[in-house]
Amino acid sequence: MSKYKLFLLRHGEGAWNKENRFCSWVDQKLSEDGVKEAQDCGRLLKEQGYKFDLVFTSILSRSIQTAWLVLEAMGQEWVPVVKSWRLNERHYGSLIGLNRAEMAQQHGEEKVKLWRRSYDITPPLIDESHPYFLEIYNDRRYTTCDVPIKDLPRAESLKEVLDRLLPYWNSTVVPEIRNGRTVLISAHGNSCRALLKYLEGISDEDIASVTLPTGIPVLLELDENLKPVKPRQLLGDQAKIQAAIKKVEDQGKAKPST
Ligand SMILES: O=C(O)[C@@H](CO)OP(=O)(O)O
Repeated sequence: MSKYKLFLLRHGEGAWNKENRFCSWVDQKLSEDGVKEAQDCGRLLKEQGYKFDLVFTSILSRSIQTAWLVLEAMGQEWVPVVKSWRLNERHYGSLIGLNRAEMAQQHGEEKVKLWRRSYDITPPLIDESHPYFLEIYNDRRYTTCDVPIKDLPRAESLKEVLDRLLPYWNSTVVPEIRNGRTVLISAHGNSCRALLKYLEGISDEDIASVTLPTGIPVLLELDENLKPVKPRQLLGDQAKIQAAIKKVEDQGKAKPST
């Protein structure tokens, strides 16, 4: 029997989603379309009568901005928002800033698919020579983490995302859900995929074909052991959702499909 409802949300489109560049830990704001997606998401959740008690976000602006816009559209601005680096997007290492289609031309689509969607392949590490290294590691927000900056990741597989996310899930999110709070996690494509893999028990192979579109709320109904009692529901117009998923998948093609 369904006891708890949990909502996962990949932030609205960011500027680099549009430019097809790996964004990861670079702090991009939402694009105009991304703002609209977040507002539409909030309106949909309001129409369907959902009420949140607590929102968790990463410490990247696009997930926080999405949470604010959703709460504003729902008229629930007062709901507390709690932030942690442990919900950040997967660290894409030296791929950060690169264009996915160009990478597919240089390295092949299969390689890009492995980098993007495999469970345990870690992309090449970022180092000091990378154009975004200082922007990331000199950012004051990373002095607030529960690990020293020198121990923060330099690249992560999806497995490594789950490894840093699970302790936070267990220590901080789970007790709130068990206390009966309806929680929204406003995070990123890959931090949400990692959590879905864990909650739904998706295999290492099958997680490669799970893609989340931007700005679409995912509803999970959980039993008393926080196990899903039915398949995840992506809320909204299903044809539009399928088109949005395909758009994300196609980002890894060498040439845009016509
Ligand atoms: O750019 C990124 O960090 C992520 C999505 O936000 O990219 P991908 O979809 O390729 O995992």
